[in-house]
Amino acid sequence: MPAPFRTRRMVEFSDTDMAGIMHFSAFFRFMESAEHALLRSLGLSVFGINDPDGGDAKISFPRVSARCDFHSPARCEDEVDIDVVVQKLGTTSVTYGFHLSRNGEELAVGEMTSVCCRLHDGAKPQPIPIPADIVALLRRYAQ
Ligand SMILES: CC(C)(COP(=O)(O)OP(=O)(O)OC[C@H]1O[C@@H](n2cnc3c(N)ncnc32)[C@H](O)[C@@H]1OP(=O)(O)O)[C@@H](O)C(=O)NCCC(=O)NCCSC(=O)c1cc(O)c2ccccc2c1O
Repeated sequence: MPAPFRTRRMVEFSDTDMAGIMHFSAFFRFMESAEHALLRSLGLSVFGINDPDGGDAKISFPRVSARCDFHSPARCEDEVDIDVVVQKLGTTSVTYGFHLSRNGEELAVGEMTSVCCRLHDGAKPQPIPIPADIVALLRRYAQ
């Protein structure tokens, strides 16, 4: 099984709440930035993937689902390891799995699903099959 993509991020003061622990919304930001780092590591960008059919439209990956289970609190200046895997590659969708830990201790487990869409100005995104070259890259982290 391929190793997950791993990145690390420190918990900032602004990530915490009045109880001194990382706020639940910050876990979603950590997962999102880890996904973006995975995409960059594959030579992809969150901005402006060109339409494989040509034309001016851009390809984007809006999220249709995001969830997280919180197992142990993180605190300001903790270093959090974020492991990302591709849990499912569908026709138009990709589901990432996230495991957040501190020195090997599990903090949270999450999941996000994005859908490959063609964007037209002002119109609802149109789901399209994930381009084959992007599928091939994402398979490196497929479980
Ligand atoms: C995105 C939509 C246009 C999809 O339209 P629709 O729902 O009609 O599509 P389908 O029913 O055909 O489903 C497509 C595909 O998704 C799977 N799926 C659908 N719902 C779920 C679910 N709840 N959980 C898991 N999977 C689901 C379904 O099985 C299909 O998969 P296949 O692989 O079988 O094809 C429409 O839903 C829409 O417009 N939704 C609103 C999107 C939105 O506003 N999201 C919130 C903001 S997006 C965002 O925050 C964001 C963050 C980033 O970090 C980005 C990074 C890079 C690019 C973009 C980003 C971004 O937009």
